[in-house]
Amino acid sequence: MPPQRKNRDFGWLLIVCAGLLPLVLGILCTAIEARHTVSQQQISTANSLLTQAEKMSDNAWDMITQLRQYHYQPCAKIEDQLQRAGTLNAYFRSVGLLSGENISCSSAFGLANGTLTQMMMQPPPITGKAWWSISIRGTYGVPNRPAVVFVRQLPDTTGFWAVIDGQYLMDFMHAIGESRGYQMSLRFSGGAPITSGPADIEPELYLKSEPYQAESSRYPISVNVTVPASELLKAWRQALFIFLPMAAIFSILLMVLTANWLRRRISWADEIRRAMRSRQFSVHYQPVYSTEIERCKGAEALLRWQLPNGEMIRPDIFISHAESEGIIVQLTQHLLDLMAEDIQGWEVEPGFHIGLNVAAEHLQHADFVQDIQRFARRIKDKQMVVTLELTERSLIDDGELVARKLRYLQSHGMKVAIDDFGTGHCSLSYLLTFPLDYLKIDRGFINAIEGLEAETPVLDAIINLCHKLKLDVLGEGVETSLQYEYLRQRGVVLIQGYYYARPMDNDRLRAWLNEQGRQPLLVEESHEPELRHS
Ligand SMILES: Nc1nc2c(ncn2[C@@H]2O[C@H](COP(=O)(O)O[C@H]3[C@@H](O)[C@H](n4cnc5c(=O)[nH]c(N)nc54)O[C@@H]3COP(=O)(O)O)[C@@H](O)[C@H]2O)c(=O)[nH]1
Repeated sequence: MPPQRKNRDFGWLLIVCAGLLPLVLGILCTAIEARHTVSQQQISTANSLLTQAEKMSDNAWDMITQLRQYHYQPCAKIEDQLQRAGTLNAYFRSVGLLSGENISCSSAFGLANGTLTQMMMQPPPITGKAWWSISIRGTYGVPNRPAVVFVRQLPDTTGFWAVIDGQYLMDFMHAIGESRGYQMSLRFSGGAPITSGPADIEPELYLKSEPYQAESSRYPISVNVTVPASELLKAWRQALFIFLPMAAIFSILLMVLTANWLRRRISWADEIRRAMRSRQFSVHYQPVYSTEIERCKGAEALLRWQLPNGEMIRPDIFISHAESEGIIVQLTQHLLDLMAEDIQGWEVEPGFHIGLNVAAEHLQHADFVQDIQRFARRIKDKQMVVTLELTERSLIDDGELVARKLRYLQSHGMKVAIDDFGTGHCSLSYLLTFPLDYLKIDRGFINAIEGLEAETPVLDAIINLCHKLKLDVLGEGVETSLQYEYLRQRGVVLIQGYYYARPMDNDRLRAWLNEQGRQPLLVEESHEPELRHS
């Protein structure tokens, strides 16, 4: 499958993924949000129920405290007051007095003969405490409705009791949760549950209902609230209803942006291919001056792209697109063809250097050595030295293999230079990995020169490093006589920059080489930064 076709298929997949991303994220986020909302409701319902149960317990214990006024009094005398207390106060089913296990007086039955066990229809719990309460399934008088019994026993085995009707709690539960299908249960001291809601909650596969349990810090009350999956689904639907239109807009926007980005990505590679076919590329050459031989020692080839309408595309832009879209190898092969054609018309002395930039991808490409050798064969009669300039824009993965290729080319008379030294992230590791002949100092360091005597520590350190490593050093972007003089005084013999010559097309270069190229550079004494040689 051709690479372009592969790109397109991958592009459709990318557009679909971009469209699905907001939708999938939205569905996930709304599901999380729905679960959070429902669990907040669950907690708040459980807390309300607990507060209500605590309030009723407060009432019951207050009632028991009030009953102390009837202590040791005959039932016949207090019966009426007990009856009033048990009926006029909210929540109560009955209240009364105890004598040992027996009920000595009751607001419901007066002087009854029954026992506490008979009234509760179960034996009282063995707590060892003087104050206790428990939820029960029913009482002797109302056996089918749950209740809560509160008992206060005195050391002399007498005591007081109050029974709260469970119906109040069930009504409260009904009011706060039954309409939403909540299943609620409440227990005092682990006694019989007082429940509300459906008996069983259907287990759902994807939206499992989690029961929530809360305990009172003041009384032995525990509350359990379970939310049905249908509530979760309802909350999720509501969140989706708000979110989905937004997600759809995002989805469309992202798809359009991705498609646009892909179109531009694909079109850069396509445009470069088309431009190569229709010969829109040409090469400009920037001369390099040698302070040793005092004339032009070589030139760097710089690619130029002019559209049919005359507009120029900046090299840093199309080179980086060619690199990122995997077409830099083809473009450099095209550059080599154009250079070979141009050089046929040059009149240069043997040993003239011709430099070209080589991208990391090309260095690692299987055709690299062959491409350079083919170019060298085509310009063989000019006896030039081909200089390969390595940049750090993209990383070289297999440094050892590239180093072997470079050593091989060096053994055939070619030179290797590291370009823009000091600007990338692996300048120093390049020094160790690759067999270098030259080092080109980036113009950023040259720009920092302020005076002949003023120190430029990083630049000085780079120059010293080159001298120590016995590497030839070239100063790039030299624009002023001051920069030129500074570098010359510190032993930088190769100078490239607007101060000596700007990049020029092939025709201008040929004329330039025959005139200025053979002459020494006339350096202005004043070292004025604005003065230019050409
Ligand atoms: N892989 C390839 N990279 C290439 C090729 N052709 C160019 N390039 C790289 O593109 C970047 C921009 O290049 P360009 O716009 O051509 O700029 C070069 C010079 O014009 C500029 N320069 C030279 N002297 C001066 C100066 O005195 N002042 C100043 N402001 N600019 C100056 O520097 C660029 C040369 O840089 P370098 O290559 O680092 O020597 C640039 O990174 C090119 O490398 C190509 O065919 N292949």
